[in-house]
Amino acid sequence: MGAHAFFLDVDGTLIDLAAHPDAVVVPDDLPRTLARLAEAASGALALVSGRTIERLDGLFGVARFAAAGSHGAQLRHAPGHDVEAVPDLDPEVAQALKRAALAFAGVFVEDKGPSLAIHYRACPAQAPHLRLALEEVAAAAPDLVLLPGHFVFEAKRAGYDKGSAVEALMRHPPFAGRTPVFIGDDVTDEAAFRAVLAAGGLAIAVGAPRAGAAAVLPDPSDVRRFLTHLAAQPHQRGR
Ligand SMILES: O=P(O)(O)OC[C@H]1O[C@H](O[C@H]2O[C@H](CO)[C@@H](O)[C@H](O)[C@H]2O)[C@H](O)[C@@H](O)[C@@H]1O
Repeated sequence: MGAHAFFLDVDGTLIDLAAHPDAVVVPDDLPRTLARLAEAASGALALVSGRTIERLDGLFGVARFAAAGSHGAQLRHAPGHDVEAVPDLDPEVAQALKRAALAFAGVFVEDKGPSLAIHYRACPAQAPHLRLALEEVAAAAPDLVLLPGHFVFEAKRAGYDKGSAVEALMRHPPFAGRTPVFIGDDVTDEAAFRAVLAAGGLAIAVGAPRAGAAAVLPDPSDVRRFLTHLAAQPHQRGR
């Protein structure tokens, strides 16, 4: 393996899914494995998540890794650097989405500033009705996009996603010039799959095959084992 840049989705890829966003468990040795791999890749490792960078820092250690948060709305090019972010959703649009969502018993809304995650894990049968209600709000807000995920609709502005986040990170050191590898499990990761493929890289799906993915790892524990193995390879540094 030559000089690679690693872009890693979080929920359902690095960590197991849980009943609630606050109930996830980060295995003790995972931050250390990621730090080792980042070191072996001369810092070219980023977490690329729908979560905010603040939440990622809470899970993995403050400012420990480069990161893209809130589906590309936030970017941190290197550990310790400032976070660049697009503006929050228009407050009236956010309010209208929350009103529409909370009309459904069991739905809860995670307000991430530039995006909202509207979770329906507790009431999956409501998904089609919830979707219609959210689409009605989105129809009156031309800048708004609804992304489906694991028992969630993510509402965000158009113009950025995990693909644009990977492209932006790849423009600067230590990522620039390396071969990008993205590992992800969800439909929201497919934009990043396209970005790494366009840059001559490799996409790896988790759980099930996805468009553009060259390989599938069965679940997050296999991803963690794979990353541990990579971190132990001496020749990642490359340049
Ligand atoms: O891009 P990711 O790192 O995969 O983040 C996607 C969303 O993850 C979180 O929600 C999902 O995981 C929860 C915990 O396992 C689960 O309860 C929920 O049903 C999933 O949708 C997070 O809360 C969202 O903000 C992220 O966008």
